[in-house]
Amino acid sequence: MGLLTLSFALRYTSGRKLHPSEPTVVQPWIPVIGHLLGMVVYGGRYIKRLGLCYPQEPILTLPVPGSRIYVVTEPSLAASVQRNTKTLSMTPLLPEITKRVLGLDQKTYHVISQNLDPEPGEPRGFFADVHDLVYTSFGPGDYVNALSCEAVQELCFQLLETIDVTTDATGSVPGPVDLLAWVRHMVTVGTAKAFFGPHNPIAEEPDLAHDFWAFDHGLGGLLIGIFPSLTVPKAYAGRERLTAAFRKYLEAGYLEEATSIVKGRARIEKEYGMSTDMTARSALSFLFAGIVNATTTTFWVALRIFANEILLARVRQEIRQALEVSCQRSGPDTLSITAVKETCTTLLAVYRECLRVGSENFSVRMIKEDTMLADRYFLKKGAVVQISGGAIHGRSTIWGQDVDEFNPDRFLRQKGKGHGFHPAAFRGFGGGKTLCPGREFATNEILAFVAIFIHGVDWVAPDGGRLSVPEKNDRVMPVHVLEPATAPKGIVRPRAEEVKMLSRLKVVM
Ligand code: HEM
Repeated sequence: MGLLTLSFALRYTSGRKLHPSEPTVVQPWIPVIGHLLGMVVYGGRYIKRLGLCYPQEPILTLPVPGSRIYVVTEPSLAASVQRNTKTLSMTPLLPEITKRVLGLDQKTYHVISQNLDPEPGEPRGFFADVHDLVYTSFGPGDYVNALSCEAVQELCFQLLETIDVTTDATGSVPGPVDLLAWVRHMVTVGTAKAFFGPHNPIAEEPDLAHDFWAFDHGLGGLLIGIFPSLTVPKAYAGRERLTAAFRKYLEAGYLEEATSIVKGRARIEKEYGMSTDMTARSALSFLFAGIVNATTTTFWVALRIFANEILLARVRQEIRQALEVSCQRSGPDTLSITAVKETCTTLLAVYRECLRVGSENFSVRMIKEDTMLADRYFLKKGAVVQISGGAIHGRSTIWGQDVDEFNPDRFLRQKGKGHGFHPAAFRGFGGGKTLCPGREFATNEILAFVAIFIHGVDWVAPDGGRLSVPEKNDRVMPVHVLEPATAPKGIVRPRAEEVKMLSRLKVVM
């Protein structure tokens, strides 16, 4: 009886608004800890479903022990969060997150915690300097164009090498392979080389690729940070082995072979007095940003196309056209990334739809001062507000009644009208000050590489028929594009004539 009374009392107190304009409070079934428990058990799916249960509410208040989480589920309010950079900022959360995930020492934690959101004229801090470097370097222009061409050329090379290693004397690949692992290998090895040069740690020690993915899959546990060496041993050990390999790379002077953005980050770390070990840990975070989303997105785009005969025919026709245009503009055996982006409209629509369906990321901001969002919703200082990509991507009022279907044509229909959706409705790359700086590069890399490998190989089901598309695994924290719940197996069949052509291919902008 006492427990019941306590439970009612807790529900009542945690369900009360802190201010008359605080967004609608959603009480959990289990008082106080219910929402946290929901997130631990159901991952990103929990917040997404909660958001979709309240279609009339653009923002919700979730009481959690000692604080609130505000969840934005509507694009125009998401845009307000993004505009409100003075009082809503991701940066105050970064020192603790990076310390836990990368294993930074106390001295580095102290250094990176200074001057987090400097106003013009105020002393600048580490994150502000790195942010500026990354966003200016990755803006559209010569650097990104050259880096994109290098990366795609490298991926084409990886594809040819993989085909060479896996095909038998008859030119076919013997058994079914794990298709996600197949893509992962190429994108991991190719991207590591494009960013960190030929002597990058993964090229030197190929087994580190496994450590990289173990690190990725244990990210949530590292972030929780309770005895990570015991609770997520594979991720922890993987991170430490990768760090040791990056230390060796730095000590050997191989940084000289890296792309300028990687060198620039290391230069800033030196200016802030970071040790080689800390610079190695930071390099791992950049490798992570460059690989994980690109890999999983490449996989989904290819799978969606190979799983649908009509899409495959349309996309292959577009790729042939892109190759012709490239040949006219840049000479024989070239593939122009610009031509792919101009000509392969179905491929581009599949890419966007894969991100709509598979990207359920949260853009998170700390509330630095009590804030009246859009002059309407009170947000309490010290709490966090997150824009729920999953809920926004799942709203039928934005995407139509077929919101749960995979339908790339929705992006073709809207062509020429700024896609017809609110600019903040497409959350694939986040938004505002944390909008993914790598999006231009990633789009170039993924579209051109998928074009190359759809041209060069066929993917079929183990029985020789069409592949089917598994469900996504949305019961994890959506730190990147969601992976499939079950790893699909398939047979990779090289297309002999096209592969010959790929071995001569030069990737140009
Ligand atoms: C399809 C591929 C990619 C997708 C879907 C993607 C998506 C995202 C998302 C959702 C965020 C967080 C945005 C937010 O919190 O609002 C992000 C951040 C970031 N991305 Fe990407 N990304 C991709 C590829 C890349 C690549 C190739 C790079 C290159 C290194 C990159 C570098 C970064 C960095 C450095 C950040 C952190 C930005 C910050 O917090 O200031 N991304 N990305």
